[in-house]
Amino acid sequence: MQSERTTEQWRALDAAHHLHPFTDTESLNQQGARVITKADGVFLWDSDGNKILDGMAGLWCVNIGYGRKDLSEVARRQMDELAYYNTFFKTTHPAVVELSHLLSQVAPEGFSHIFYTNSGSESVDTMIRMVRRYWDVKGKPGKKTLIGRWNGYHGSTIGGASLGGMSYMHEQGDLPIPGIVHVEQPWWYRYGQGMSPEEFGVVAARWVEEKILEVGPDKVAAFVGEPIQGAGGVIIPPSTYWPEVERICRRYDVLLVADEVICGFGRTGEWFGHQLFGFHPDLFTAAKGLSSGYLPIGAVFVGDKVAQGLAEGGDFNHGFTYSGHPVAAAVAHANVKALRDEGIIDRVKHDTGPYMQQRWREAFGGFAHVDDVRGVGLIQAFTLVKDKATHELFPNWGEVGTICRDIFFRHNLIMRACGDHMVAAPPLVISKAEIDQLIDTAVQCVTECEAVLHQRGLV
Ligand SMILES: Cc1ncc(COP(=O)(O)O)c(CNc2cccc(C(=O)O)c2)c1O
Repeated sequence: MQSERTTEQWRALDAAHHLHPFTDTESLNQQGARVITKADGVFLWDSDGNKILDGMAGLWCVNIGYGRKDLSEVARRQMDELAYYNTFFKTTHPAVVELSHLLSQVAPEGFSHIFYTNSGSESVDTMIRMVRRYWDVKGKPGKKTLIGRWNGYHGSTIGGASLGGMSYMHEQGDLPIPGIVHVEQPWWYRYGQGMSPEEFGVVAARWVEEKILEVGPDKVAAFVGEPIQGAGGVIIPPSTYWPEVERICRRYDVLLVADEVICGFGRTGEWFGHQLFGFHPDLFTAAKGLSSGYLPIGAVFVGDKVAQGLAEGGDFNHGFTYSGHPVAAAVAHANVKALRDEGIIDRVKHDTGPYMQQRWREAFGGFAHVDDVRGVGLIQAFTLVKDKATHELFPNWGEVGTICRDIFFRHNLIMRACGDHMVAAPPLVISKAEIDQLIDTAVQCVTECEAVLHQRGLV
């Protein structure tokens, strides 16, 4: 497939014909896109032959690592056998049946029904329609409003972008749609001053109760949140937050939804992030690690209570041409089976995750402008701050993060700047030696970044 072209030729054609997501096209085309040509394990190679450590597992998704020929072989066989058939009109196929059975086994108790989509965003939109339909069937059609969090991220469809709390997305497309409201995020470093994290966790959870009472419990369908906010910058709530949110949702008969698109399939060391925090959602959404990004597929895990409710309503008029696509389902099955049978998630929980977290804290705890060094499993971050003593952030949020990210880029290490939060989420198969390489390179970059901040008078 890959015709031989020079980097410049790739860039010119890309600039001429390809519109990139979340991109300022003019700005990108002035510098040209980095052309990634191949990948293996935790490494990428670009068209100039640079070897790059992918500290972000693509976009938080390549949990099993790159270059798994067993997955490509599964795709080839399935494509030769049945490249496509739909799951509408009373039909199914072996690949989606086997995947559904496997997922019901790795999911927590009470989740035996899965609905398929093509992405995390489609899973979120599916969930929105499901929770509203559930309350219709239960005779409470007024319960339509969903509550999300500011700085939460739930995708780019109209529903997902509305439920997310990214104002710069709401401004484009007249969002949020009606029936979606937000509460502040449980970001202790920014909002919990004067309180212990545990005290703040309860305070932040009570913001959900205040919103439910403001809207009216008889109008609220669900509260939706990522166990750990990913694209918002790895905001890890205090341990008291989620149990209190669950108590509040049960009190007011509000469905509780976990968006596990990033946290799911081992990222935190548990199969799913809600298990880490000990809460029990009524539904949860998934994508990314479901197939490790090898093919697009998403899912909604529907808890027994909601599944029963939807069933009582007869036809659920929703679905996609590619819902349960046979090749995507077969690859997802092989991926999930390998995550389980190769002990990859267990290793994150008991070995490489604790190792990463110890090294991460040791490495970044001593910098003058790095604070809130945090993480669990193989999702971690720190925040670039103006003054650690007062928790003062930099005035132009994101400016310093971009400086730092670009330094990483030049050192062939991919990490993510979410504002001034610097984030890493490598493939779950990363070795301890590769963790050392990631951290040692990152330390070099942060050292360089602090020097640049001084040179530019930002500190
Ligand atoms: C929690 C969550 N929910 C839904 C989505 C949407 O999934 P799709 O993209 O497959 O529609 C996401 C996606 N998360 C995501 C997607 C793209 C970029 C970044 C970033 O951090 O730069 C994060 C996500 O992180």
